[in-house]
Amino acid sequence: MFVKEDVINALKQVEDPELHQSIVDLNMIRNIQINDTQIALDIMLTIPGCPLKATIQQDVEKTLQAIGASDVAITFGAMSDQERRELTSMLKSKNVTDQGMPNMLLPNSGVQFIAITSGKGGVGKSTVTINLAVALARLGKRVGILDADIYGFSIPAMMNIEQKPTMLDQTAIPVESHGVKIMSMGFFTKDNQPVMWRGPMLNKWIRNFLVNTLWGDLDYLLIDLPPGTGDVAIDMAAMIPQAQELIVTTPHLAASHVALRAGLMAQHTKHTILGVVENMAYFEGPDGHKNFLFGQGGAEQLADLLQTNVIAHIPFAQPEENTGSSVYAEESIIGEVFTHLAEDLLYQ
Ligand SMILES: Nc1ncnc2c1ncn2[C@@H]1O[C@H](COP(=O)(O)OP(=O)(O)OP(=O)(O)O)[C@@H](O)[C@H]1O
Repeated sequence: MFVKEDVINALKQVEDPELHQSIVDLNMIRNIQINDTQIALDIMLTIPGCPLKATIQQDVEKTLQAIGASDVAITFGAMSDQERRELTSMLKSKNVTDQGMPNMLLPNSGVQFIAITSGKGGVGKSTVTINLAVALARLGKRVGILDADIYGFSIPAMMNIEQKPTMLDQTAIPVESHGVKIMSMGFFTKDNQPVMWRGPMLNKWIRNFLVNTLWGDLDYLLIDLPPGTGDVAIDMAAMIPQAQELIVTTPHLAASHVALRAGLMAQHTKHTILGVVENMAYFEGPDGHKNFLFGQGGAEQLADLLQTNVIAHIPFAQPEENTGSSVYAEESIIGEVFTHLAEDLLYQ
């Protein structure tokens, strides 16, 4: 036999799949009725028609059956606007200080910020961002990606994400893919419309992404910067002085020459440079012969000039076939390079 308290204690183990907090703590459980081994209860979803309702139902049924329930009858409803507002403000209070500053920016927050930058576009900055994030998540870290490439956002498409973030009272729950939480301007534009903003607006949005996103507890936030040394990179440097930077280049001297400017800017803003990642380093043929399609030496030269090291050489390779995603499988050559890079960053 069990009593109401046993039911509540058991349900404390069930998490909301998006908010990753107990459905009891989120005040979603109401009106528990017990009749011998039969339990009836109401669950108030945070938003009406929550797509993850079936997951919650399954988890609740399984959990209550484990304490001996023979029958579990769930009635779903949705929180009122007022309840949702209260919940959001409770969740946000963990996110933002009384002065409106994102908690994660406080020096003791435990979040490590890594900005991924490049001089030229198209050298693989976003590829590095998503694959490093996924590699860190595979190693058990809690990872987020902030796609700060406001004009040239590409992370949702590169990770094959079609879902939009759930909005709770104008606060976004980041979309999760491959165990990584993601926020991007791409979630908020319609039909691939271009974003045409000037500097101050950009600053506002990046701040918004930090303050009005329920990131939860993170170990790493990877920031995919736009190429070059424009407004976003300057704002980011001012907003997140503790960020470290990874500089992505191809071996081509023209690319590394431009990447030097991004590296010098990192030095100028006193960001620590973690190292240079050389992407598209070579193409390995079926016979094992390495073809250096973009030449050799640009990354080393760049690292020397910035007094840092080349910390990864990533060859050319196709991501998983026909998935449209740019995430490389863990056991692929590139997947392994990223696992090593993630381990190096973890144990540096
Ligand atoms: N090592 C690689 N092997 C094969 N293709 C790659 C590799 N790295 C990147 N690519 C491909 O090159 C293209 C450009 O990569 P990506 O979008 O990561 O570059 P970027 O520097 O972020 O570009 P942008 O500055 O325009 O956002 C993508 O189509 C990506 O899939």
